[in-house]
Amino acid sequence: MTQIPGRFLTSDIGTFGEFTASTRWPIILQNAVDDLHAEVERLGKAGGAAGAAAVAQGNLIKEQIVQFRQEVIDKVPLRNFTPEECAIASVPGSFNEYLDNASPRPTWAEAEWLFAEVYLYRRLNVLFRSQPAAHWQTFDIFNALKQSTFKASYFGVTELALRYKNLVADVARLDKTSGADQQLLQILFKEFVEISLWGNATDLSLLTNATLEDIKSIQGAKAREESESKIVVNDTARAWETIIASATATATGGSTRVDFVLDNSGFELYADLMLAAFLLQTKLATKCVFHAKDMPYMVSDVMLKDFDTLLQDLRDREFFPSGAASTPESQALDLFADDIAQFNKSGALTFQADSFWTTDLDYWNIDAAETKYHGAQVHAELQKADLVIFKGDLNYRKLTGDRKWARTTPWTTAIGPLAHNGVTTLSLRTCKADVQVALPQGLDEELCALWEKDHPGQGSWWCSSGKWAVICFADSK
Ligand SMILES: O=P(O)(O)OC[C@H]1O[C@](O)(CO)[C@@H](O)[C@@H]1O
Ligand SMILES: [Mg+2]
Ligand SMILES: [Mn+2]
Repeated sequence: MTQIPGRFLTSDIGTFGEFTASTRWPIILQNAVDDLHAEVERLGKAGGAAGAAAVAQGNLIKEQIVQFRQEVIDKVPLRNFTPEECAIASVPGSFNEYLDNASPRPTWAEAEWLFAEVYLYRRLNVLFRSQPAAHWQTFDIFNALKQSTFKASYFGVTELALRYKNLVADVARLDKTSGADQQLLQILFKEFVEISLWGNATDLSLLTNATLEDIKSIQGAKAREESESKIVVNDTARAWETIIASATATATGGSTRVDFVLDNSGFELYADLMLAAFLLQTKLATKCVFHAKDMPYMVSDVMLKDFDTLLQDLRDREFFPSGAASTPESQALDLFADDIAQFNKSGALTFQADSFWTTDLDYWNIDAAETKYHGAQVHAELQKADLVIFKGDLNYRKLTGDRKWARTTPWTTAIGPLAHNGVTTLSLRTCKADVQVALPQGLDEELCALWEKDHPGQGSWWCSSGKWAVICFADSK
């Protein structure tokens, strides 16, 4: 039995986790203060009695965030949530349980990175939930940033929408039971997986006006090869086998369900919806379930309201300046929004949130054995899916327990119970933290040496740079 290593600590000298805790968290909290200041100013101008109360409470929250930020900088011990905080902000008991069992009590300078980061967002949320004004109860302090970032990805959003409009008619006609069409569907599957993986506008590997012929062509293959070079572990083909096996078995009825454990809102959510739309239009899947967060989390992670906001943004000619309704861009944006809204209305695409996703528990707790904080419920829900796609770096860190595994550790070792408890998983991860597993022998040394050249003393941060990605599959049915 492999010895299970400890988790990365914020005191691990020279790691990206240490840098995140000492440098990035104070910046994130300062940005929150600045955005809250702007919101309080806006409320003040709006006036009215409710506005005055909200303004006063907003200023109080601002003070509290400034104070909290100072605690992080002063590296004080992480305190328990008070009974009042737990009651008023529905704080899961797992946080205090962890803190009561940790010895010595962690400080911001010396804590498990994963716990401290998740705890930070929970502390921030408690400050808003503790104010009586309805405005602060449901306020997403990161909404302004989510929206400005999405607005800035206009080019990528319209590129993809035009491509969807170009392809959807041809793609929907493909026959998933015919050998020739399956080959094309597999190419498209890889394309949409890669767009979802990178979750940003710059890595679109195919041009807008590519036809199915173009995609099959050498040019399409060449474009794909280029974008694949940065994916250092790639199990896409194994995920495809799972999908096509289920889809052809259900050709005469039955269902194929693909779940997404989401990461960031905005363009990444848009790209995830593109992948889901591809699966549903081709009937490779009959149902997609999107799992969102129940509170503002990790700055950009998806909450249920972010889905509604995204559909509004796609149809809002002010937000995305695509001109009159008759322009190709406007028509493409409206078509995609309509298709997604229709899938949602018909129940083919559903959204749900669960408190488990924002607890400190890692995903070794997605198992029947975890009966206190919804691990067992989430496990039972995900078992209904033929494939569960986990998006992004934080999900990867929770899948692997954010532990100091050797970087060649097999994926099925690093994900513990999920390797054999009946959930089939695919992790699409852009590498943004120290934890890294499943690499072939020698590759880590090669990439460390490469990264070291331009980043002296930080060679191992190649896997915190966001420049490389891994796609890891585990079939545990
Ligand atoms: O949005 P993603 O891909 O989950 O990345 C979030 C990552 O950013 C960090 O906050 C810093 O790298 C990590 O703690 C976290 O895993
Ligand atoms: Mg991400
Ligand atoms: Mn995220």
